[in-house]
Amino acid sequence: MKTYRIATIPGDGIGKEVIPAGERILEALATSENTFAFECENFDWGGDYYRRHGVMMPTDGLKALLDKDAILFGSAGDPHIPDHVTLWGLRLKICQGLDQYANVRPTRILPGIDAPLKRCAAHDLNWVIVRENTEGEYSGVGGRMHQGHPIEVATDLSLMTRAGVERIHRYAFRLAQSRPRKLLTVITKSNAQRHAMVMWDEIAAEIAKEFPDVKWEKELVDAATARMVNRPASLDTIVATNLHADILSDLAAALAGSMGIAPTGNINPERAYPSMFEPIHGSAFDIMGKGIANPVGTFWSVVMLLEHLGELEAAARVMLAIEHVTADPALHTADLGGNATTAMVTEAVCAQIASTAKQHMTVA
Ligand SMILES: NC(=O)C1=CN([C@@H]2O[C@H](COP(=O)(O)OP(=O)(O)OC[C@H]3O[C@@H](n4cnc5c(N)ncnc54)[C@H](O)[C@@H]3O)[C@@H](O)[C@H]2O)C=CC1
Ligand SMILES: CC(=O)C(=O)O
Ligand SMILES: [K+]
Ligand SMILES: [Mn+2]
Repeated sequence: MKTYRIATIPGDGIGKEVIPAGERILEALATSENTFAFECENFDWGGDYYRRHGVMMPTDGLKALLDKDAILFGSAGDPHIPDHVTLWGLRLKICQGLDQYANVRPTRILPGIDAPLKRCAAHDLNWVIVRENTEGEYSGVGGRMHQGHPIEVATDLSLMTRAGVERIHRYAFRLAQSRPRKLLTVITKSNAQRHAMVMWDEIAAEIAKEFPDVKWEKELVDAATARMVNRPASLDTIVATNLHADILSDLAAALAGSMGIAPTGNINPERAYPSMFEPIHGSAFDIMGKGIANPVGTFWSVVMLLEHLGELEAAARVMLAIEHVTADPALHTADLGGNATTAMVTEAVCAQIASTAKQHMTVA
């Protein structure tokens, strides 16, 4: 029997609530499938680790992740530690260190979810946003000087490399090609940002030649926000820089009903390093510790993790179980207007996984 080695890193805030829930899903799945198992190793990195050791994760912590088949991540962000310290000390350290350059963010309106756009039917919104995940606006290049003096100066340099832009565009074109509509929208801001974003556009046009069957277009990022609201059905696969896609994907999540639902994979497509799966949301300081965080974003991220491992049938079963549960308003958490707890939603999805396994066996 195949045993997958999974690193779990709950991190901070509601990450500590939704990642154990995600592990429950993996356990329920392994029990019901009985063809593979998971060996989860938990890493207690994050804000509490920082208070003990002065760092969010050990300096050589990446080494412990290298032999994993995948990583399930919660969130970096602690109310008592500056956000740039927590994010750079954990999530960005892992994404850059393991060269997880393609951040893939699917959005759909799941059954039973009351999405806010009144003219948008569920089938009108089915997007995948591909976010460049290792450079651009979040390259970390820059500095501060004259701190605290009137002449203080600070820079955050958006750095784009030809290799980095080529590989993310190629990944996005390939993903668009694999989807039925074969449609890619390249988000840009090359009217105002006249160097790197112009190169971004030029490289998109070059890579497009490798994919003659993919229809593609450019859209300025500001106009893209309005288009997502007014003409959601006109979009399918979207590729954008690190910052642009970070913002657009929170908008996408809200348009599909909640920040608590949206999943993501931080992918190293060459599989030279393990990929990392996480809900797109953060630590949610306003609801942490209350047991009401929506675990669906984590469960959908588990689906992406299973797809990455090649367990397509199991992934589809978990997704169906999630959709079965979202269809029932009694199992909606507060972000969806309901009263359900994280534990209730988790148990319902586990029960559904178990019951579909039985049907499986009965049919066979
Ligand atoms: N990947 C990561 O590690 C991320 C970390 N962060 C960090 O998280 C902290 C808080 O950031 P915010 O900007 O407040 O973003 P956030 O995503 O944590 O929360 C935004 C809003 O969405 C709600 N929300 C998020 N996830 C939810 C869930 N599963 N169920 C129900 N409601 C949910 C929250 O209650 C809050 O009202 C910061 O330290 C930030 O840097 C933020 C985003 C991603
Ligand atoms: C940090 C953040 O907001 C994200 O990874 O989406
Ligand atoms: K997260
Ligand atoms: Mn974000």
